[in-house]
Amino acid sequence: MTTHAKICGLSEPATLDAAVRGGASYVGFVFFSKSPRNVTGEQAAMLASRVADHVGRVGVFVDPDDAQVKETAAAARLTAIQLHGDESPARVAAIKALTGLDVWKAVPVRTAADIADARAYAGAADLLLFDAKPPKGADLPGGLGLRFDWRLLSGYRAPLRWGVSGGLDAANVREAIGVTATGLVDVSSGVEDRPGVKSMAKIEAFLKAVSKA
Ligand SMILES: O=C(O)c1ccccc1N[C@@H]1O[C@H](COP(=O)(O)O)[C@@H](O)[C@H]1O
Repeated sequence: MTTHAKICGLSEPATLDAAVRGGASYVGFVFFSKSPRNVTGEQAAMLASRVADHVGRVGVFVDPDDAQVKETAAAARLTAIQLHGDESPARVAAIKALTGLDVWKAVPVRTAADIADARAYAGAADLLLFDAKPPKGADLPGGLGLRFDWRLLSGYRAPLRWGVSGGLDAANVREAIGVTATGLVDVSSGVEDRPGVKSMAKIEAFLKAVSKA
């Protein structure tokens, strides 16, 4: 089975190009002002213009309002919206109707119940993205380099497409794929030299590790 990779939090042409060259199926742009990876719609549009059509362009939002998500999606030619806040199934469905795009719902995971509860998004989201639950009081809901217990997803019977994120890097992604049998892995801080600064070498190593898994 092919495992697709998403390289998220891109903000520079050189590292975006490295992700595409290395075979990423998706590139991700973060639209959240508190994030060190935050980009404007204009920056994302410039980056998106470098990407061939077969590579998905995912915009990461945290509880966005209608105007933010609609205007940014159009400006950056997004193909999918990743919702990384407290969006309810109804809000996810409304954003899907508003944009007409694929909508990915990030699900914070600490326990098996977190995974079971995500079934509520069937019929609303197109994909569930399981990520580690951030500690209380964290500034960001994602992009923290934290992983959860992947064994919670072993044998998971999904009601919709799904993927794994949170604390992945070139050294551990093979194990994550082996344990979960996921078809999608998503990384941000694991391919950085420091928060918000992507590394071409780490992106290449990550994508090589995924292709060998
Ligand atoms: O990356 C961010 O700054 C970010 C901000 C707000 C919401 C989500 C964010 N990142 C997403 O978090 C996961 C896991 O990231 P990591 O690999 O553990 O650093 C990933 O989907 C990022 O897109």
